[in-house]
Amino acid sequence: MRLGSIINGQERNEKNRETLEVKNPYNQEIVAELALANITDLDEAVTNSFETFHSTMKKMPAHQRGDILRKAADLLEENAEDFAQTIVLEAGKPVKYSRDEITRSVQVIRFAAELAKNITGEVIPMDAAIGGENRMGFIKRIPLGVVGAITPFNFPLNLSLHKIAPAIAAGNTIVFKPAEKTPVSAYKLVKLFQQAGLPDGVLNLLMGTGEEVGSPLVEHEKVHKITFTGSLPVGRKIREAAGFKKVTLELGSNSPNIIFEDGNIQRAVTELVKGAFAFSGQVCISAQRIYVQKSIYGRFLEQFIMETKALTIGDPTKEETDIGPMIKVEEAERAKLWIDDAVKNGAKIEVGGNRNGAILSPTIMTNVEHTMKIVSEEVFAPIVSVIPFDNEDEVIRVANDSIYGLQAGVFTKDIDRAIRVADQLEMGGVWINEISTYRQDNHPYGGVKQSGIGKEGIKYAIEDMTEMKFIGIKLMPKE
Ligand SMILES: NC(=O)c1ccc[n+]([C@@H]2O[C@H](COP(=O)([O-])OP(=O)(O)OC[C@H]3O[C@@H](n4cnc5c(N)ncnc54)[C@H](O)[C@@H]3O)[C@@H](O)[C@H]2O)c1
Ligand SMILES: O=C[C@H](O)CS(=O)(=O)O
Repeated sequence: MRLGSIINGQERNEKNRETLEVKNPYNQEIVAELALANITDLDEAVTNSFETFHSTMKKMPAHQRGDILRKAADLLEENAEDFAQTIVLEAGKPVKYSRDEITRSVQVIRFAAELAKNITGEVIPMDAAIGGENRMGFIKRIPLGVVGAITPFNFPLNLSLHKIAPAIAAGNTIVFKPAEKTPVSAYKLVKLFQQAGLPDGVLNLLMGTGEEVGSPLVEHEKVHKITFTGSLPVGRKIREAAGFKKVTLELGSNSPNIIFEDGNIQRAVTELVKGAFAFSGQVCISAQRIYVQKSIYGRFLEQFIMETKALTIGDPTKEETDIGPMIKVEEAERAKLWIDDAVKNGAKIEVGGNRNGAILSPTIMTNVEHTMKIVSEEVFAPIVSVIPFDNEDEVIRVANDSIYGLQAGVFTKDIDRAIRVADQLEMGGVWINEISTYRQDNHPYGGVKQSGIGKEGIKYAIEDMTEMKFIGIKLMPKE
């Protein structure tokens, strides 16, 4: 399969283009060959999106945008299994998790379809100001223009849709630069939107690397907003290069989960096994740090180890597989080095710690220090640290001891304590009696500190993808 960029409805995959192979992370088989975009394609894609915004999208009524989105959701639902298998092959994501991603993606488009028809403004009480009598003022929300969407490999469909669907709902055009590691689902998605009736040029696709295509997209003067999901180092570069453009950054984290002695231990264990190891920990809100109150630490750890040992490791195409490969062998090697480094400094491997090619076995670490990389940096691998704590004040302090702040989980039956702790955690979101890794696609989602800027969650992405326009009227007296 040879895939090219799609600009104004036309695919660019001529034979003389530079190419990049997309390999199955599990068996290294070639999944696709990418015909890469160059700087001329980038400029043409942005210019075409800019023109399409003015010629087409600005005039498209909300009901039509809603209908296209609704059709796209139906098409995705009809083709769910094909998309799931695509993600298994390009990302190595176990098939049950790939299917979950498609189910969520369909919902994301449906949320956007509903919201497309409900983008409302506000009436301002103009007479609240002295001299404001006989004036009327209201706010309309208007689209921005061209949105540059840059996405990561780990949820190649759902996180792309968290940008594309609200952008269409709001009436923008999009230049979409998916992760070069997982571009096949992105290609199929753009084709699906064509089939759903989205006019050419509204969603242009650029196949290429971050350096060659992502970076010039961020700098292009006809792009009005960059919405990026990915790593902190790239997020930093984008923030610096974006100039006056609006920017949404959804970055990494080392999410904490806090289990108080009165929490439901069994539920916490079962959910945290999933939350720490699903997709080999390559989830931005993966449970990386688990703080357990000392009185229940031994019981929690024993149960956690037992359920982790029961995970099935191997071929991501198999229904029973829980843990497949990481995205690249180099990533598994990097994670293993971080484990070795922690062990050298006194940490203990309770279970796991073995690498076989791109597969790293689910690893539980204890005796860790906050200075170790497996605790303080985003590990983005199936590695979790279980850390005892004495009391509420201490655990809030250590949980907040991070450059990140995306989501946290707190387990307790004491509602007063739950709210007290939630209030003090420096996070974009806190779940009570739920793990940090749980995300519902309609709640505001996005980090504080170096986990990011801005929020997604369709409604909130639409807010960030529209501009307020104030219109005032001076009412004239009857002549
Ligand atoms: N907060 C969230 O919602 C969220 C969700 C998923 C993933 N993530 C984060 O994403 C990271 C993993 O994904 P990844 O490895 O694909 O991330 P990455 O930062 O390496 O790449 C993400 C995208 O950025 C592009 N890119 C790379 N360099 C660029 C540059 N200089 N300019 C513009 N674009 C550039 C890449 O080609 C890719 O499309 C983790 O850090 C994870 O926490 C965050
Ligand atoms: O990887 C981070 C993602 O935001 C997780 S999810 O797709 O939103 O659940």
